Amino acid sequence: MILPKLFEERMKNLLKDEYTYFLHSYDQKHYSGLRVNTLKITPEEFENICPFKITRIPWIENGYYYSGNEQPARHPYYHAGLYYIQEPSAMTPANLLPIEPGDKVLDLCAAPGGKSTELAAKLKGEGLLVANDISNSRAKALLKNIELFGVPNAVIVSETPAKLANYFEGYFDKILVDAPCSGEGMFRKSPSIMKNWEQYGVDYYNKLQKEIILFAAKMLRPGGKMLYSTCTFSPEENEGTIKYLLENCPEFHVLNPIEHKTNKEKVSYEGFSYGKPEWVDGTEELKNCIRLWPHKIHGEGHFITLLEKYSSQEKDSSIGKINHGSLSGEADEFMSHLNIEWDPKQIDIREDKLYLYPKELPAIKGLRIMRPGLFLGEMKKNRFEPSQALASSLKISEYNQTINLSAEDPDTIKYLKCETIEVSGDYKDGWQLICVDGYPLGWGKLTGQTLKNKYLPGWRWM
Ligand SMILES: C[S@@+](CC[C@H](N)C(=O)[O-])C[C@H]1O[C@@H](n2cnc3c(N)ncnc32)[C@H](O)[C@@H]1O
Repeated sequence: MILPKLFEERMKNLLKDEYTYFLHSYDQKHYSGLRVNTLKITPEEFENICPFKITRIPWIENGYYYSGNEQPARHPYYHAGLYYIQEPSAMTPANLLPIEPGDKVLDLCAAPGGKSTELAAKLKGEGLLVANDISNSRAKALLKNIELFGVPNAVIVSETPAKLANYFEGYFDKILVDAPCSGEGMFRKSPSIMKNWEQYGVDYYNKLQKEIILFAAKMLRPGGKMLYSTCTFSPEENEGTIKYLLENCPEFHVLNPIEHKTNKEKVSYEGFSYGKPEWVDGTEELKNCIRLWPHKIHGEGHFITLLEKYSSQEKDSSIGKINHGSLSGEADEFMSHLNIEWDPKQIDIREDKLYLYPKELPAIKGLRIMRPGLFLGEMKKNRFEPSQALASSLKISEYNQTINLSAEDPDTIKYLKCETIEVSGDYKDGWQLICVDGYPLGWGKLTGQTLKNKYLPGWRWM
C-alpha cells in the first residue's frame, strides 16, 4: 500500500524501532467484524444460529470476526437487527464506557450509529440515550440503525455541540465523544481516507476536537464519565486533545478504562497499548489512555480515553418535561395485541403520529430533533398503522399475532423485497408481526390468505 510520504515520516519519528512492524501491517489484510445486538439475542444464542463462520474478537464479549468472503449484510438476520457490521477496533470505545441501565447517556458525534447501537444495548431499554450528529444526512443513517436495532429509549438529534450544551448543562451521566478525526488508523481498511488526510491534515481536525470536547465536558454531571475516541494516530488529536481538556477543565481526570471495566472474565486485552504523554509533553495521567495499533492486535488503529469529572454537590438534573397526550381508540385496539405495559404518561401524539418517550426525556423544544423517542405508528385515514421502528423494537412474544418464517423460506426474501405473500395456516385477519426464526422483521396486514406487505419501502432488500 502506498502511504502519504509525510505520514510515513511522522510515524517513523514517533515509532522509531517499532516502525518496521507498523509498516508491515499495511501489507496484511484488514479484519471484518460484526457485533451482536444483545437487546435481541445473546452471543451464545447467536453462535448457535449464525449461518456463517465466525470467531470471537478477544476483547469484545459480543464481537466476532467473519471472513471477508462472507456477506452478513445480505442475510435476513441482518434485517432482523441481530448484529451490526463494525470494524473490530471501532467496537472498543462503546465497550469501554461503563454504562449502567438507567443512565442518561449522550453520544455527541454518533452517526451512523456504530457506537450508539452498543450504548443502547448496554442500557437494556432503561434510562435515556441522546444520539446526536451535526450532519443531518448522516443523522438519517443513524436513525435507521437505531430503529433497526429496536432501541426504545433513544432520542435522535442533529445539532451543534454548542447548542446542545445550552440545553443539557451538567445533565448526562455518561458521554461518548467519538470525534471527527484525520482517520490515519483507517488507511488500511479505507485507502480513500488518505486523500482527505492530505486535503485537511491533522490541525483542521484538532481544532474541531478541542471545541467539541469542551462542550461535551460542560454537559457531563459531576461524578459522570466521558469517553473520548478517535481512529487516528496523531498525538495532537489524541493525547494533545486530552491535555487541552485537562488544562481547561481541571475538574477532569483520566481513568484506566480496563481497570474500570466490570465482567472482565470473558475478554483479553493482550496487545493493547497505553498513551504517550511524552509525545505531547503532557502529564503522567495520559498514560491511562489506550492506543490500539494494527501491528499489535487484529484490528485497525484507535485511541481511547476514559475521563471522570470530579463530583461536587449533586446538581438537580430534572430540567423539565414535555406534556404528554393520550391514546386514540384505533391505536388502542392495536395496542391491545401487545403484551407490554407502557406508562400512558410516556405516550405522546403529534400530528397523528404516536411516540413512546423515554422516561427521562428532558425539555428539548427548539432543538432539531429527528426522533423524540420510539415512533410507534400513525393514524392514516382514521386507521392506525404501526411503524417499522415498533416492529424492530419488539420480541416475538410481545405481540399476539405473528407469522414466523424461517431464514431459508423463499417467502422471507419476498417479504424483505416488499412483495405480497400468500400464506397458508390458521392466522387472524389484521396486523401480523412478520418474524424470521423468531426475530421480528416488520408488519404485514392479512386479509384471508393474502398478506399485504407493510415492510418499510426504504429498507427494502435490493
Ligand atoms: C468518527 S465519526 C462518528 C462515528 C460514529 N460514532 C459511529 O460509531 O458510527 C465522527 C462524526 O462526527 C460528526 N461531526 C463532525 N463535526 C462535528 C462537530 N463539530 N460536532 C459534532 N459532530 C461532528 C461527523 O458528522 C461524523 O458523523
